[in-house]
Amino acid sequence: MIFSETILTGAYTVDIDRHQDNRGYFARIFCADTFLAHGLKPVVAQGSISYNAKRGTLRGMHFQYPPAAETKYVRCTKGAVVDVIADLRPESPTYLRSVTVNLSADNGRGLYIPERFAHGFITLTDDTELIYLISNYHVPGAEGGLSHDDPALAIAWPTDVRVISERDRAWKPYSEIGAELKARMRSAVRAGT
Ligand SMILES: Cc1cn([C@H]2C[C@H](O)[C@@H](COP(=O)(O)OP(=O)(O)O[C@H]3O[C@@H](C)C(=O)[C@@H](O)[C@H]3O)O2)c(=O)[nH]c1=O
Repeated sequence: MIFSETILTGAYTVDIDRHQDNRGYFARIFCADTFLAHGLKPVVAQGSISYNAKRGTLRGMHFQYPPAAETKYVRCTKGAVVDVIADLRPESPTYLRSVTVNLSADNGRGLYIPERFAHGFITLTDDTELIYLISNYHVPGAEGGLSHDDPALAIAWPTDVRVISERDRAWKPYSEIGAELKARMRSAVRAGT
């Protein structure tokens, strides 16, 4: 695996090292020891799959408040997406900054997303599938979100949104929830988690 830290500390792209032969290839996508050596949390509590029928499907920008915060390790196994993460760690010098990464079945790239980041993606192809490894159990009441077009995040999406859930249309703006979000995200630092 080839780990490259993004401009957001602790968030990494993880490329695969293909062992190629006439059958195809074999490549490792997760190794607890190697994750630990790079300072990544080597914990998997859940694995999930996200299937998206149509190009232009947008999911996001989602996060979980501490103590239910999750790391997510995401990879596109069919089709292609532009994946976006935004730093919601109030103590971070890159607070509210975002990074976009192209993930596709062809490039095999993974993205490791630390706790207290918002995450979302838009599909570039029909029939797109993503696999997640997630470090914590799902706590529905701990979910939060920001709109993909929230001015506070100023994300430049590469293509028009054609499919989006009602929930993702209705997130309150950062200008309204920012103070509470910051306080709840800070609690993780106070608790030392
Ligand atoms: C996220 C999640 C959802 N669900 C259920 C709740 C709901 O009935 C159904 C669909 O959930 P959602 O609408 O939240 O699915 P979705 O909008 O795809 O949510 C996902 O979006 C991306 C961007 C992420 O980063 C993920 O962590 C997750 O938040 O699946 C679980 O059972 N476990 C989970 O971990």
